[in-house]
Amino acid sequence: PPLTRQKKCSRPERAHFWLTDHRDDARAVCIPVFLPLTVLFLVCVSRSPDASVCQWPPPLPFMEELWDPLAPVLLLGWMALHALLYLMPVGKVTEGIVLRDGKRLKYPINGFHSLCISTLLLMLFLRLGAHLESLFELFLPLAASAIALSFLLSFYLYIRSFWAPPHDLAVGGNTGNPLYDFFIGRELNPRIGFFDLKYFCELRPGLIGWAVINLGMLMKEVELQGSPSLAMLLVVSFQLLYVADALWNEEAILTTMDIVHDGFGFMLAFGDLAWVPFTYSLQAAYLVKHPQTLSSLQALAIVALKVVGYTIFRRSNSQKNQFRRDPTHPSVSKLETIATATGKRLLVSGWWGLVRHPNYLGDLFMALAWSLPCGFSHLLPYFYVIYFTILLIHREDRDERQCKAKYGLAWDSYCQRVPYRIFPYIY
Ligand SMILES: NC(=O)C1=CN([C@@H]2O[C@H](COP(=O)(O)OP(=O)(O)OC[C@H]3O[C@@H](n4cnc5c(N)ncnc54)[C@H](OP(=O)(O)O)[C@@H]3O)[C@@H](O)[C@H]2O)C=CC1
Ligand SMILES: CC(C)=CCC[C@@H](C)[C@H]1CC=C2C3=C(CC[C@@]21C)[C@@]1(C)CC[C@H](O)C(C)(C)[C@@H]1CC3
Repeated sequence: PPLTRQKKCSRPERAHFWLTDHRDDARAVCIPVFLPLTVLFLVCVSRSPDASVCQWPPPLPFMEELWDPLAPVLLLGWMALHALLYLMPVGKVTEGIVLRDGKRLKYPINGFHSLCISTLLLMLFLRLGAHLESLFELFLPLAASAIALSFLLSFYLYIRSFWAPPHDLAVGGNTGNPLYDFFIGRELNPRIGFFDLKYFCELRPGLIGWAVINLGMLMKEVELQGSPSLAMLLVVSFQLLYVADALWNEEAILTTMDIVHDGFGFMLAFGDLAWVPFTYSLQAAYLVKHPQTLSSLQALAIVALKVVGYTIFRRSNSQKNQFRRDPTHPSVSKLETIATATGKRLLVSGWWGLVRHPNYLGDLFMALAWSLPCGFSHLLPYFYVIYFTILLIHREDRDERQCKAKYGLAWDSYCQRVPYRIFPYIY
């Protein structure tokens, strides 16, 4: 049923593990302060000579290091470019899932085109004499501007949500507690006309921005060392593959939890615009000041891990997407399934018969392959693997609860048939 603004959510609906009881207020204030400070702290650690996350006093930035007038200009220019690319009439337009009012929203599928066009534009700017290596110096002011932008966007989203139609209010972010709702997000699909703010932010400016920052770090390394190191080439190409893959399979995000279930609030706005580009690029930033040498054998082992991870990630995601789109397709029609009371079936063989989240397993292998080229002297390059393991374990738990509520006994049978969640024989 459509939610009203007054509706209070029961505990299971408050699906975020850090915000589940009456201490919500304190936490909803602390997290938006703590996460941006974490980004700035990690960026500073990545460029300090002793890249230890435990050094005392911590290498916190001076105010003047956080501000460079070029940073907000570049950032707003980047956002405007991607907004224009989003609106360009290239690629197909597809429909999302059926909403509570029975309608389906339309989404442009031109993210991969946007990646290609921004690459061409970047090459043009480089030819004209632009210095991408300056991104290394601008890393901190850019991160500060992106954080500021995510706060501004979240305030806008929170205020406009009071004019949203009741059927477009997200289940989790409408508790009546302003701090909590600001953090989780009240409106499910905030749009300005055809322009879908959440869908736009989820993939384009942050994800492509991450790839560009990586390239800037590679060019800075070339400036300092004369040529790119094997470690840097591995990190940058692995992560570029991840970004290109996400944009190539853009349509698949229309069925992810973020788009289908979560409101658009501070958590996603900050996650997409600041967290992803500035913490996911830490390995490349670290390598600029902490060069590593890799033997061919080590490089081969890391490439093998990435290939295995990518294969599991891509194949399992594609298998489920194909099955959900058309269960009669020859690539999935022979797989064993179980029926549920909703009419939908669950896969119990193929990738989804190995563990209940094979896509998370593959993603974690890839995450490790991005960190290993940075060696073992510091914890910082492993920040992503650690954070990501926590994120995916929490996400898996949240998804399990939703599936249990959706499929009931059929979900219990699936869990009996496939007892492990992410890691076979471990978890
Ligand atoms: N790099 C990053 O920062 C992040 C990456 N990711 C990646 O995003 C990708 C998408 O993840 P996410 O959105 O969390 O969830 P999933 O793609 O794993 O989707 C979960 C949904 O799949 C369906 N499902 C579950 N089991 C089965 C089954 N046996 N048969 C058929 N359908 C099933 C259910 O939905 P239903 O039945 O309703 O179809 C369930 O709710 C993952 O690869 C993940 O690793 C995610 C978060 C962050
Ligand atoms: C700490 C904090 C602020 C967390 C917020 C979480 C977000 C950073 C992530 C939630 C889900 C995400 C997804 C991707 C990026 C990170 C966020 C936004 C994703 C776009 C990465 C590329 C993948 O191929 C993907 C498209 C499957 C994925 C979707 C989920």
